[in-house]
Amino acid sequence: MHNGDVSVELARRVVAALDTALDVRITPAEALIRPSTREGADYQCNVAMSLGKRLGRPPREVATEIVAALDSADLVAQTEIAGPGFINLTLDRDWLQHRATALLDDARVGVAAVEQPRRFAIDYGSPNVAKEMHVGHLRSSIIGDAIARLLRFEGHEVIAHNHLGDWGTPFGMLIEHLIDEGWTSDSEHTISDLNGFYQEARKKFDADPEFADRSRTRVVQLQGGDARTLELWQQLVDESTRHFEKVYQLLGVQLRPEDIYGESFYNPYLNEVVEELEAKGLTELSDGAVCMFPPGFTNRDGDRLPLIVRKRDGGYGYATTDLATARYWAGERGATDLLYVVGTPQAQHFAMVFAASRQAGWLTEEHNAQHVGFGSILGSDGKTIRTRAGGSIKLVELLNEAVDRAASVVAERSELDEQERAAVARAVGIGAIKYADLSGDREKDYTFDWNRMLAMDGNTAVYLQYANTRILSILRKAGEEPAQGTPVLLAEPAERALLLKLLQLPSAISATTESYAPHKLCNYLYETATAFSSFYEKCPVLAESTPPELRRSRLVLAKLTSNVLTLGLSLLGIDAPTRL
Ligand SMILES: NC(=[NH2+])NCCC[C@H](N)C(=O)O
Repeated sequence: MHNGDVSVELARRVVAALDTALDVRITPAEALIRPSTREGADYQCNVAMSLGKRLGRPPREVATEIVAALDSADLVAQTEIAGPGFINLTLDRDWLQHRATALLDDARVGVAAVEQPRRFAIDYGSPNVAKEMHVGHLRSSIIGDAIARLLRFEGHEVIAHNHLGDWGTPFGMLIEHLIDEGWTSDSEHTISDLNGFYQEARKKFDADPEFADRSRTRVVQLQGGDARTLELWQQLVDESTRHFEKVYQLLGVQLRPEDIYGESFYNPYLNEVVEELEAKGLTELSDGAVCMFPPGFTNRDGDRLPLIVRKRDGGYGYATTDLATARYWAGERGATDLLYVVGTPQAQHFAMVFAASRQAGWLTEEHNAQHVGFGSILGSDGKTIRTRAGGSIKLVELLNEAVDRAASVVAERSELDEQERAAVARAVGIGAIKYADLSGDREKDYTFDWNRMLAMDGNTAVYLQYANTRILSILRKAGEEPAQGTPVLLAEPAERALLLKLLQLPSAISATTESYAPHKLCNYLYETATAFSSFYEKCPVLAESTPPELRRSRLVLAKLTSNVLTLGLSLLGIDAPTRL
């Protein structure tokens, strides 16, 4: 099977031509192969411009030599040099037709697995115990889950770790409040409102010095490993975890309880972390705190910024724990790639943690550490989305509302029975929330808008889901599934345009994972669905007047489109129902 898509193949040929004709070595990416915007051409190669500059020669001349040396008669039918030195490439129709036929039996729809799999450790989800998840955690779960699915599909090893906020000073007051509420380590209780519970504890802590004292003692007991304290703490963790599980399940996010590596998990490592940094001479005392000053981080006045590794009171904070995560995942678990899917406000924190971990030698040149940041979700007032009461919106309520709204959208159009409709409403409602989150540049804020995310046309999940069910219904009406080996015939430009789009799935996926940017796959899927819609308008499939071999060929294109849409949506974590 061909590895990658047409542009990859073309790039390979250009690389070879440059090597033989001009004695120049470039990477396939540097060949700058792009889909063409020119009528008649399928792709263009833009390498001659940059190369001309590099070699001090007219780009058109370079282009002419590349074309002369190009060994591509099997897949390129026509080349043309245009403008300052663009090389326009028209693919061979037979070659395209054979590719389409071959694609039909390929469950991966042309996407080859990577040759050198890496080991990714991805931190995502990461809510806090005894608090409701907020929309930041929603975004982290959705984006992290899509990235994990995509990387796994590419053949990488992916370890998800959920950095649960389950440790630190607030647990003193939370446990004391638990005791006041009559909890014992073996009683069965539930907290119906996590935020309420947290706020009550906080209120008492601020108002009642005796309670505050007890809380502080309790923190010391927790950190000292007192058995009864740990049992109560565990109850809080379990209670919250059950709540988070519910959200993950509703969302269809693949985080499991065994993926939890909360802050407490790193507690046993924190001493070693600090000792090692001290032994390596990387720390300084500043105001009684042990700090690192990774190079390149200063405030506006030019003062160096500290990364506090041990507080003045001897305690450890958020930064120490994250240093421990880098050391643990790279060192003990052999991860080559460390991704942290966390909101952009924490960008500096992660940049400093990575720099410090490189100084410590925990991260080396072999390691790729990335903060995969994201913006916030805004309400119609342009502010971070909140409920009317001012607290964060309850996620479970939001998700249930999405399903309810989807149910009414679906009810308008559907011939499904009640039970099917419920499943479809879930796929459409949850899909809408996820797709709205994934389809924009993740670093930007976006406005939460029910009408837009549930619109039947436009770049939405339901548009793609509906396009797919429409194709499946054409296939059902045809009464035949396209058989393996069915010849594909490209008669109309719309057929060719659709097939070219379908063949671009591999590069859409690699562009997406290269920059951890799910919106690139979303855009690709949307373009694919619109290419199908133009095709379907211009190329009748089931009409009497369509000759049988053309009908069969068009059914193959339809089936391939459905395969691309279904696979693409599943890689985003979105279900594609077979009927709507
Ligand atoms: N390794 C990390 N720091 N992961 C992100 C943790 C997010 C943190 N629990 C929060 O709610 O903001």
